[in-house]
Amino acid sequence: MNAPIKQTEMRDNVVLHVADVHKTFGGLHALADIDLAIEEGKTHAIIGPNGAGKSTLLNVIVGRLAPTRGAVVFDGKVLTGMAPYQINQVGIARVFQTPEIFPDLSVLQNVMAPAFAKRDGAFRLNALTSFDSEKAIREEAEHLIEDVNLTARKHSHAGSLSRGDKRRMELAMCLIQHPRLLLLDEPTAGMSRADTNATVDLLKKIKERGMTKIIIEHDMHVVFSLADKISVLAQGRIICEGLPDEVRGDPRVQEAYLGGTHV
Ligand SMILES: Nc1ncnc2c1ncn2[C@@H]1O[C@H](COP(=O)(O)OP(=O)(O)OP(=O)(O)O)[C@@H](O)[C@H]1O
Repeated sequence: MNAPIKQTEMRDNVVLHVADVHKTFGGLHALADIDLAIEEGKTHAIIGPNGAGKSTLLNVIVGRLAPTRGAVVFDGKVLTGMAPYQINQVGIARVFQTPEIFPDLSVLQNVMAPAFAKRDGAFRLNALTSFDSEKAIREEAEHLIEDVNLTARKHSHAGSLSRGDKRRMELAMCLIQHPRLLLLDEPTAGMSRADTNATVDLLKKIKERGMTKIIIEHDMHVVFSLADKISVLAQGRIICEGLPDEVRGDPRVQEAYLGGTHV
């Protein structure tokens, strides 16, 4: 059942609408009354305490979960009901909390694979035989691997990387797709402070290139370094939304965190 999109959200610069989305698991309301408008070229952070519904929201956007009610609309297309790979093909890429990689392939092959998938419509293993001849894709993959600081591990099996390195590799796998919207679920989880800072710098660079991003993050240093706008979720509802300074000073946000992480 798709809800009508509110007129107030129908602005030209809005690339993604989440319209009146609800998600229940049995009797649990994981998401309720969610309305979000993500503007082109901006970084929109979604924050909130553990169990607030952040990952559920991201999973609804990328088609891994069907909303109980409501719709997600990207660039005028209704995504609700589409398979995750179809949503990926319309220009949405995502980095999840648990990296999705090919552990037996090298870092370089992992970063090249999504470019083949985009070109050929689906990832086929026989595409691997053409890895060496695909100079342009290889060169771009090598640049991205440098950007995410993994050049020294380029020929290592991806399965042997640390969790933080896998996440940076997965970021490169997303960037090679040139997505219009990049979804990042805790992109710096499991990273050292130095790697976190390097990832923040990289994400700032991507922002300068105009890529729209939704970021879920617990590290407030990362959130306030990157976000243009912040929505705060608590118990499945958006309790506050605005510019970083507005959200930082909102007593409802402090209350939601119950003295845990201060924003
Ligand atoms: N597949 C599922 N089945 C049943 N309940 C679920 C399922 N997925 C999530 N939930 C519940 O929905 C609520 C929201 O979970 P979600 O993982 O979206 O929160 P979150 O804000 O991402 O939390 P965290 O910051 O800890 O990752 C929680 O109460 C969680 O237990």
